[in-house]
Amino acid sequence: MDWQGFVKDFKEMALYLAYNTNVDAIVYLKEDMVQRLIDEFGAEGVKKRIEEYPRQIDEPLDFVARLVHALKTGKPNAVPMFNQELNSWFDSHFKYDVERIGGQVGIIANLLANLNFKQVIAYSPILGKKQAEMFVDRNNLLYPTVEHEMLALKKAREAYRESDPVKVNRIFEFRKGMKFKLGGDLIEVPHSGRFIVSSRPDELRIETKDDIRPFLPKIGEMVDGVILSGYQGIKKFYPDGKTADYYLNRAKRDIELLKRNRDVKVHVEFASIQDKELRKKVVREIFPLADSVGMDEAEIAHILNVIGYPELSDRIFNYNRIEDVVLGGKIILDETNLEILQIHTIYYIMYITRSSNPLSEKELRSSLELATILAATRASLGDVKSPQDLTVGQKVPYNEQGEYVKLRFEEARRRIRTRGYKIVITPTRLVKQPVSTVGLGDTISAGAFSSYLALLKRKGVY
Ligand SMILES: Nc1ncnc2c1ncn2[C@@H]1O[C@H](COP(=O)(O)OP(=O)(O)O)[C@@H](O)[C@H]1O
Ligand SMILES: O=P(O)(O)OC[C@H]1O[C@](O)(CO)[C@@H](O)[C@@H]1O
Ligand SMILES: [Mg+2]
Repeated sequence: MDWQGFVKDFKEMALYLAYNTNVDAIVYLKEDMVQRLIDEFGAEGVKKRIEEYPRQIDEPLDFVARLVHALKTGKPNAVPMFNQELNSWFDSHFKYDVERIGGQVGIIANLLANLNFKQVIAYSPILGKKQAEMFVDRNNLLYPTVEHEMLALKKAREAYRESDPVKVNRIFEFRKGMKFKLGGDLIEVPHSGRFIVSSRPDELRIETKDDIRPFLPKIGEMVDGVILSGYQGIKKFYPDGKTADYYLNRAKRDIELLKRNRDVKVHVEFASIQDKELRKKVVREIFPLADSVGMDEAEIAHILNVIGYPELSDRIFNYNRIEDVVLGGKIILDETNLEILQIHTIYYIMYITRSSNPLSEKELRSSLELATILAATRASLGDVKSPQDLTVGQKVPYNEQGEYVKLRFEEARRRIRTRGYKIVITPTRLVKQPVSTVGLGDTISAGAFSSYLALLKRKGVY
């Protein structure tokens, strides 16, 4: 795999990222910690709350129920917490093992800057000091500000505002094979992954502030691509009477502004949105303005559930069959008129695009290859600090289901209608003892989208 070729291309590329960055306070869960939580709240109470399936964490039992549910299924998930009074409960129950930069913007900014991109412009409407100082110390990592009515790109680490709050998410990393008892049932965690308690502080607004907005057309011209995420942080209501629609309309306008002077390609990184109405709106209103979207296996099921395909959604969630993911992917691509859709799952990564896509299947596979090497590097080392680190990821073998996955994929291609589409997969390079798993999907998507753009540029079609 010629990842060196991509790294060379990246040196000439600039990307703009918005909107979310936060601190990830990570807890590496141990069996006894889970057991203690269940014993504290009682197995029956936990089971009952799992059935009720709270979509936000308003009290500790909501957390325990959703965590145990995530452990049972082994699926990645994130649940919002609006009530800041719960912070003290969490802090008295857990010691955080590490604090790292989080949020799609935070994770992707550091990754791309360390891969020596020409320029990475990272925007987040709030940027406290502690937050800014989690950005890597690189001159190619910039934050947009306005000085003398002109756009001024400042080194991201130095662009903080003292008074801005710092948003802390709690991340619970769990590992395959962990066992615990829920009443009479012995549960074994089927896959490694993470459960996120996403804090939603009162001050949080997902938007481009009015000072920067007029410069979005210029930024769109300056960069080779845009990665947007964070829509999951939009709330239904705000104290000043504004609603989700207000911020969604602004978000739509942001994309139009970025594309105004030049049709710059926009990737949206999807994340778990518990509120079904908001989820549907993001899919129906934001996706059609994007060129590319990335998501994980739980998220494709969540999306299909709200756009009218609940049975297919359940099948993907429960059986994770590759042909169902292909079917679901085709539906999302067509209904939201995307150029390309990328789905990352524990065993494989997939691109679905139209047969008219200028890239060949081989080229598309090489883009996914780069993505899985990046993820394997991050999983092995904790961070990708330089392009040379990729030699580590390249040595990680494909997962043991890799050959089976390829076979099932070829079978699916024969069985379902794929004429009119180009669909490619690559097995993941799964690291057995990952440093952490949070952010591996963001890493995959950033690598896939950037290398996709690099290939289009090489061909002279972008
Ligand atoms: N141990 C591992 N080694 C390499 N890649 C992994 C490992 N665990 C997970 N991955 C990859 O990371 C992806 C996680 O994506 P996602 O759920 O979107 O995470 P996040 O949103 O936290 O970035 C999985 O789909 C898989 O492809
Ligand atoms: O929804 P939020 O609060 O912006 O958080 C996004 C979460 O997703 C991640 O970016 C991983 O994809 C975490 O680092 C972060 O905690
Ligand atoms: Mg993700």
